[in-house]
Amino acid sequence: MGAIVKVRNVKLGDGMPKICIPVTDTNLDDLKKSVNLIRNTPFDLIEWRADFYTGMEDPEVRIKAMTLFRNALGNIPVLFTIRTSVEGGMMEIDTEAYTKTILAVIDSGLIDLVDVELSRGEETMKTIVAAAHRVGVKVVASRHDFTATPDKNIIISNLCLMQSLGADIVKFAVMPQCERDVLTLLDATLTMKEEHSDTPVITMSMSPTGVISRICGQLVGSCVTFGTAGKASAPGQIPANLLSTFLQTLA
Ligand SMILES: O=C1C[C@@](O)(C(=O)O)C[C@@H](O)[C@@H]1O
Repeated sequence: MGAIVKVRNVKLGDGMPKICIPVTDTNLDDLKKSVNLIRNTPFDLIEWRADFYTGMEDPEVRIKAMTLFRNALGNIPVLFTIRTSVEGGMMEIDTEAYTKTILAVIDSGLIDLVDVELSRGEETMKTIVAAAHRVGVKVVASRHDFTATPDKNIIISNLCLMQSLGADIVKFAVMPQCERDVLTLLDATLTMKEEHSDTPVITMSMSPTGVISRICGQLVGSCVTFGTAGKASAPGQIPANLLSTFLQTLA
C-alpha cells in the first residue's frame, strides 16, 4: 500500500479518492451561502481559493473567512490555496508576500493543509514545509500546466522533486491537447503509485477531455478529486454529487 496522510478524520491515499470542493467566492456573504450549499453535498474536504477573495492580503479579512469555515464545517479539513496567475490563478503576488501570507495562515491554527506552488522556488517550498510541519499543517505541493501535458517523465520528475522537498502530498494538474495526453497523465500517475509511493499523489487532466481523470483516481493512484457545489475553480470539474456516484461505482 502507498503512503497515507491523515488529516483530521480523513485518510488521503486510503481507499476511494476524497472529494474536495473548491470555494471561490469573493466576499463573506457569498462564502456563507457556499458553506450552506456545501452542507448538502457529499465531500471530504474543502479548498479555500483565497486568490479569488477580495482583501485577502489583510490578515483580519482572512481570519474572518477561515473562522467561518472552521465554525461551520467542524472537523472537515480545510486546504488553503493562493493560486497565483503564473499557475492559472487569480492573484499576482511576489514571492516575499506569497511566503509571508502563507506563513501567517499556517500560524493562525485555522487550516489543516496548505497548497504551495513549486514555481515559487525550492527554497520557498522548504521554508513553508518547515513552518507547516512545526504546527502539524500538511503541505500539498503543486504544479499546474494550463496549456499542455508535459511528457510522462517530466510529470514524474516534478512530482518526485516535490516529494524530495518534504511535501506531504504532491499534485500536478495538466491540460490535454488530445485524448492521448489524458492517457499520458494517467500513466504517469500509475507509475508514481508503482515506483514512487513515498507520498500520496493528486493529478488531473483538466477540461472536458480530461474528465475521466477526475473519477478514476482509485485505479491509477490519485487521492483527491476536485468537484463543484456551485462554481468550478478549473475546467472540467464536475458536480460533487455526480463525482461521488462515479467514485462509488468504480470502487
Ligand atoms: O490544483 C488544483 C486542482 C484544480 O486545478 C483542478 O483542476 O481541479 C483546481 C484548483 O482549485 C486546485 O487548487
